[in-house]
Amino acid sequence: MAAGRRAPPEPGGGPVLLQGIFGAGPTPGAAACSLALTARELQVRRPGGSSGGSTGPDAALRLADCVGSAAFPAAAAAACFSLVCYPFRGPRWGSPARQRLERTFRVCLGPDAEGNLRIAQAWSRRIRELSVPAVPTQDGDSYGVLPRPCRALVLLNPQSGAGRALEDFQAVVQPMLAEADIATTVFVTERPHHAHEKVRDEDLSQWDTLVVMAGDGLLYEVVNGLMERPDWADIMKKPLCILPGGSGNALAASINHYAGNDHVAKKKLLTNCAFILCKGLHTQMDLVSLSTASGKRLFSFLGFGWGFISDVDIDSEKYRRLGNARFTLGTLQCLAKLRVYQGRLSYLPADPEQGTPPAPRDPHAPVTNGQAGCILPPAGTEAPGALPADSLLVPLCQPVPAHWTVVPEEEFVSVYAIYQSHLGTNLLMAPAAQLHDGCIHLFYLKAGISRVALLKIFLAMARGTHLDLNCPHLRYVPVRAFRLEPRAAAGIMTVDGEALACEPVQGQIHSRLCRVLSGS
Ligand SMILES: Nc1ncnc2c1ncn2[C@@H]1O[C@H](COP(=O)(O)OP(=O)(O)OP(=O)(O)O)[C@@H](O)[C@H]1O
Repeated sequence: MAAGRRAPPEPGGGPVLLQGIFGAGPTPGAAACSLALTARELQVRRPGGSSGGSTGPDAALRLADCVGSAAFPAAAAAACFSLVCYPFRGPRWGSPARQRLERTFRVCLGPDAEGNLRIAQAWSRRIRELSVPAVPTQDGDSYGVLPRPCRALVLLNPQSGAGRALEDFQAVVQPMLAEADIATTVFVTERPHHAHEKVRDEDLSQWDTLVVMAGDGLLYEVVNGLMERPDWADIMKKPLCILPGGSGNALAASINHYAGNDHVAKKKLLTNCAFILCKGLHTQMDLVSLSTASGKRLFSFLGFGWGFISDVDIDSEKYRRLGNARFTLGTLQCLAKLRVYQGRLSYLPADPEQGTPPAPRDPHAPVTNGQAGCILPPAGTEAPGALPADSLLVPLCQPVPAHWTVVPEEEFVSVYAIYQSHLGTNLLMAPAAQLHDGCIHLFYLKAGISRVALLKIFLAMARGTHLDLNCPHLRYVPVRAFRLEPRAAAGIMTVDGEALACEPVQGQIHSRLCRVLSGS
């Protein structure tokens, strides 16, 4: 199995598309090697190489690991072509990481400099073409690939996490993007809401992708800024990309997980996510529309919470400089002062078998968009630019529809509705979640759980095995919509890790509402 991936790679080889004998390096005296390019790899054989009489190459560079290739003239009428790959390399202990590997080959087939350069360019062009990721076909037309050359607007929060986002971007990400022919314009945020205003108000047509180098909070700003534009439906087709610069980095960890990569953090996670951007494959992502009793409508890509988990998230903000360790410290502090929250939780199960059978629908009943008391126009008659209708919700002032499930208990330690696999770099909360599974993964912890049981759940969540504990206080149900009505304005609510005033909230999934760079 290739280091760094949970899934085994496909075998290389296949028919040879190009072959030739070139210098194994840019300098004139480099030993000659024989190259064979197949659809999946560049195979290198050296005379007297380790493959000896066997048919296998001495080295094979997987094009799935390749981010770029260039051709250029060299001394003495020669030309060169090079390729840059980021294969996984494993330390003896710990998780393997993608590491840069550049190989250059010298073309000197005669005294004609232009002829040599043409050959080098032909190899380089073919390597670039074959390095474009294959678009998965099992899921209709939901996938796309960024164009080359590509123009990216990078929204970067210098205060995210431990405050190293700008340095890390310049040291780790920018060189990789240059190799992949992705030109960047970096917008450094100066205050909260800065990115929100930027993407809401500006012409974004010159960018092929919007990259967020920050924590999940900045991406939340960007998503909601984009959804406030009159052209939101078009602009949401522009792929978004998350590069982990924050402390939680839940979406980055989820995308790394969906790509089949081993669990990693910090620079290794950043390199994996930058590699995903370099390859350019993007797909659709679900968003959840949240409506509050005070009339706010918010769009969320990660999760909504109330109680313990949200308390940890917000209480640990002051330890932001510790990076991900802030959550461990916050968990221990919140465990010490464990609280119970009272309210009513209702949901529409994703699997109708799990709920009460749907009540016959009144054909004359008004359709609502979930904002308190707001009634939607009939489908198809919405004003241009109108936001997507919350067709599963009724106004918060009305009882939930009869086919919803109302949780009998009304005392909770925590309620968390997540739509990605990871709640943080080290918390695999919803192992079954996918980018567009049309599902909200609803977890709730009933009052009465002991501190020890709660700690065990969080420790097991590092491996995603918390449900295997069969804790009677922990419930999990995949849903399409939910409503939470706190009995008092007690406790912190969070959306995508950002604090929200505590009030009645409901939300529903909107399938495939935006696009995101992803490795699979
Ligand atoms: N220049 C800035 N100074 C202070 N705050 C900012 C600035 N730019 C953005 N913010 C705000 O900082 C908040 C947190 O940002 P972000 O999500 O990037 O980092 P984080 O909270 O450390 O990461 P995570 O969400 O992964 O825990 C956001 O609410 C954002 O509005």
